[in-house]
Amino acid sequence: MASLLTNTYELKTFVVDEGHGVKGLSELKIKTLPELFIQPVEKRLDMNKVVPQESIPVIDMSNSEDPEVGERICDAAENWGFFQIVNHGVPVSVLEDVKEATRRFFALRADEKKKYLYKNSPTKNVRLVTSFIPEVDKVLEWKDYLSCFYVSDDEAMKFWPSVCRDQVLEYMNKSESLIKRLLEVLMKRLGAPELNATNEPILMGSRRINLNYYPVCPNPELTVGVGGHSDVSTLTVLLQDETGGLYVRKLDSENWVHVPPIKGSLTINIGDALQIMSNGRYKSIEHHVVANGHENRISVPIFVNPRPSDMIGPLQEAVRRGEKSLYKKVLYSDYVKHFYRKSHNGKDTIDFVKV
Ligand SMILES: COc1cc(/C=C/C(=O)SCCNC(=O)CCNC(=O)[C@H](O)C(C)(C)COP(=O)(O)OP(=O)(O)OC[C@H]2O[C@@H](n3cnc4c(N)ncnc43)[C@H](O)[C@@H]2OP(=O)(O)O)ccc1O
Ligand SMILES: O=C(O)CCC(=O)C(=O)O
Ligand SMILES: [Fe+2]
Repeated sequence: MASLLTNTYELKTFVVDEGHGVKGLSELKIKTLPELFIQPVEKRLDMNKVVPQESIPVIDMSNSEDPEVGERICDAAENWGFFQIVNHGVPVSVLEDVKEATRRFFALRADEKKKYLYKNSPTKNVRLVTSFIPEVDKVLEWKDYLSCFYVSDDEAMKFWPSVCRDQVLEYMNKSESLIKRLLEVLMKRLGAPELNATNEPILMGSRRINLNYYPVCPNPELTVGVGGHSDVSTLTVLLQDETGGLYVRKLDSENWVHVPPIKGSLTINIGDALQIMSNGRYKSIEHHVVANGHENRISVPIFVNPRPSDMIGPLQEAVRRGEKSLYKKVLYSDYVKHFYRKSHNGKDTIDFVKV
């Protein structure tokens, strides 16, 4: 074990290439964080910049047709880019089942999980990863994740891990009407057609679901669970467990706000694709997950995206009345590839398409 912890090559092989992940490292009960995970100070969350008295909006969706609820959603998307929803219609049992399924997947032995590493997986739509992009990240993040790009039920039945597949699909299916409702409301404020055969595929034509696992970390203050980043999705539906640790940057400020776990809630955030389509009206906000010294944490984001083959740019309705386009048009798959070519670095992905 001594050489594993001091030899970066051996450590990377164990964590990244053999399916142990940071979870395997955490289970060795190491007392000190290896250098490979020590983030430069500027990449860690500065706890002095956290404002404990503030919180992102919490919106009750029990009466989702109420125009007032629609206003609150759009206001939150403009002013925070992040909000929590309760009474959203996705059954609590579905949320509990997918959390349990996530724990089941990560509880598999390394030689089982290893089958889902990119180099071994029979499909590139399913991949088990540590950190964000270990080939690119100079310092690794303290997180393992299984990423599944949804193509069809048949493909999922064939290739997604059987210990979690059914629960993950159920969570995706049961979230669909919620996603449509949120997009309808957001389109309405832009003056765009609510949802039709033309805009629905561009807004929600593809979905990726990640199962995130953040194991207990020996020196959590020296590293990150996920570094500051914004999502490249249209919007993200995030399920987190009861541990906490997600922080959101306040709009146009250096300060951060914690997203406290609320039982049965889901967190919604606007992604870069919708910031671009709304010409900057809806905000894709930087967020960050800290590592935890006492508890393992899981979260399950559904990234709701355009199709890879879609050209995205500011919607006509968003630039009517002579407003200048802030973003160039881009093929969505080029935008995502740009995101996956570099480590997390705040909100810099969108610079790729700024006019
Ligand atoms: C914060 O931590 C995160 C966040 C995330 C994700 C956040 C999001 O917002 S995800 C929304 C992403 N949208 C999509 O995934 C759209 C669907 N994707 C695709 O259609 C394709 O993957 C593609 C982007 C069009 C690329 O397809 P293709 O050209 O056929 O080749 P690939 O082999 O699939 O990938 C090319 C390139 O990207 C890298 N990559 C792709 N997917 C992932 C992934 N899930 N994780 C890491 N890296 C990925 C891949 O390595 C390739 O790199 P090359 O340099 O070899 O070209 C996710 C994870 C977090 O920690
Ligand atoms: O774990 C979380 O709470 C957020 C994860 C996240 O931001 C992501 O996977 O993009
Ligand atoms: Fe994110």
